[in-house]
Amino acid sequence: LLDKIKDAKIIFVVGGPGSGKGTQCEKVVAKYGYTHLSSGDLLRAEVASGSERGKTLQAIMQKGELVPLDTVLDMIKDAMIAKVDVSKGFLIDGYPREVKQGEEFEKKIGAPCLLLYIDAKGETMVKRLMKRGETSGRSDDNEETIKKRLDLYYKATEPVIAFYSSRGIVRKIDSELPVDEVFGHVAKAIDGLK
Ligand SMILES: Nc1nc2c(ncn2[C@@H]2O[C@H](COP(=O)(O)OP(=O)(O)OP(=O)(O)O)[C@@H](O)[C@H]2O)c(=O)[nH]1
Ligand SMILES: Nc1ccn([C@@H]2O[C@H](COP(=O)(O)OP(=O)(O)O)[C@@H](O)[C@H]2O)c(=O)n1
Ligand SMILES: [Mg+2]
Repeated sequence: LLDKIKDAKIIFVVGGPGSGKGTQCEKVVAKYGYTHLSSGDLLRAEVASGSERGKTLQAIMQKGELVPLDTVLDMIKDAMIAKVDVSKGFLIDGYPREVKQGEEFEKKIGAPCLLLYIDAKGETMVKRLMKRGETSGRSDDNEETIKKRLDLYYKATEPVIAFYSSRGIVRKIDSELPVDEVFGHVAKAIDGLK
């Protein structure tokens, strides 16, 4: 099974909270048929299941901190295995959050061929998340947790971009533009893959 995953394209989608990763991934699914795996969504599904593990996760996410690395990675791996027969590509959204997450992913699953770096200003991300918070029902879409998620993003996740830049697979996407223009740039990056 892991051999099969190695034949599929793996794309990391990285960007700050509320930068628009999920929005762009949906459009990639519609155009290219890739499988979208949002690490945050997988974690929220576990929380919604009401399991003991979910309760522990909920407390961490509510604080805007990172859950244990193995938890997220196992969830992503299981989800990839479940889809490997029908997938030409995987969008791994919101992962890696720290360099160590990327290193472990590569050890256990495989190497990404592209990292889409969805870039928006801090101010923009906060504004979008406050707006989303009015309807999302996400308990981490509140001012206090948003600030913590943003701080952690700058501290832990931006180094991920530097790490993969040295490999030449990072495409920086300006996410201040209207959604469809942002997608134009995303599509160009994907079309550039052989
Ligand atoms: N104006 C504008 N709004 C956007 C754009 N992309 C996303 N949004 C809005 O910003 C909010 C956050 O977008 P998401 O796609 O959920 O962001 P995300 O990066 O997945 O965020 P997390 O799930 O918190 O990691 C949503 O309410 C979107 O409607 C964009 O390009 N332009
Ligand atoms: N790889 C990941 C992804 C999410 N998470 C946790 O899940 C929360 C929500 O993730 P998300 O990707 O949906 O949202 P943002 O924080 O990017 O807005 C994060 O704040 C973390 O607590 C994690 O610990 N590790
Ligand atoms: Mg998202």
